[in-house]
Amino acid sequence: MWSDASPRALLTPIAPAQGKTPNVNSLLQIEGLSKAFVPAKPVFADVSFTLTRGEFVCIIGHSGCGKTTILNVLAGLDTATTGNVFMDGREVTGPSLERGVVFQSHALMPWLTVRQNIAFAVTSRWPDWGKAEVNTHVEKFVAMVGLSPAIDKKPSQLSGGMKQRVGIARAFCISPKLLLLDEPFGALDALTRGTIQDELMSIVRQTQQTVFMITHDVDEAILLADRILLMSNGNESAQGYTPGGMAEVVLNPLPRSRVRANLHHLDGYYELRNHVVDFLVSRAIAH
Ligand SMILES: Nc1ncnc2c1ncn2[C@@H]1O[C@H](COP(=O)(O)OP(=O)(O)OP(=O)(O)O)[C@@H](O)[C@H]1O
Repeated sequence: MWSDASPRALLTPIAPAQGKTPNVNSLLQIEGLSKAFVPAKPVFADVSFTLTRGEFVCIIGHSGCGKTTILNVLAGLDTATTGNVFMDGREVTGPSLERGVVFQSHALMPWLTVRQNIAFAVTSRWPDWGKAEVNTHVEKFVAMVGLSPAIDKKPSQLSGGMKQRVGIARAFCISPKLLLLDEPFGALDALTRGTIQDELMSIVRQTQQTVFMITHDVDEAILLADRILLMSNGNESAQGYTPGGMAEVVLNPLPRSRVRANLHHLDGYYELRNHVVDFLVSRAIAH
């Protein structure tokens, strides 16, 4: 049906991916990733997937399966125990302004205004730009997320939704090749969440941005993602420990022009939703 990969054999021993040839057709290539905070008990193992330029990919899985750990490795903020990440054919070995990250907590500098928070990112990316050029760029991205009236306010004067919008503008304004979103709307009420989802979708369509996003919300994934990665949790059983991993990759068959309001009227929506929910309810534990 939608899967482009059958469930992986999660007990397969993980070989280091050294010497593998990067695939030049994909923006990001992840090969044989595992992470063990406790030796011999990797949280996940044998995680491999690719991100194509302009693709929006969501990853879903129960708490603790390792989604944030994977995102941190892609961002270059953490290292994998085994495996490799290539971006544009070059191995990711540390953080870079080529990858913008939006965290669940907005991570803004509280002593700076919205304008100054975003200008900080712009001047890090383009240190040669003059003040006026930086300011024009900042104002463009603040307008894009609908925050122009609050541009000279500090984070303490903003609502949670407004702070997340600043985080999104800050990540987009450096024109990253890849945007990494760690449950950016998790703490927002349903109405604000819906509005910002719409804004994000419209910016992504305008900029053709490649996005990797963690979410716990099945409808959010169906609305935003071209593909949904389903992750299983590691499992301790009588037979021993089985690490979690990439259990299934689901292609979203709904038209890309979908909008939140009519999602449930689209052919295939309930089938897709039931498939993902069924995974989370009954198949999300590695075995
Ligand atoms: N620095 C660390 N040291 C030790 N264990 C860690 C560390 N970071 C994460 N873990 C463990 O690794 C596992 C995966 O954590 P991670 O945050 O990646 O999961 P997650 O799928 O993003 O969870 P959630 O959905 O709750 O955010 C968890 O069991 C967590 O306790």
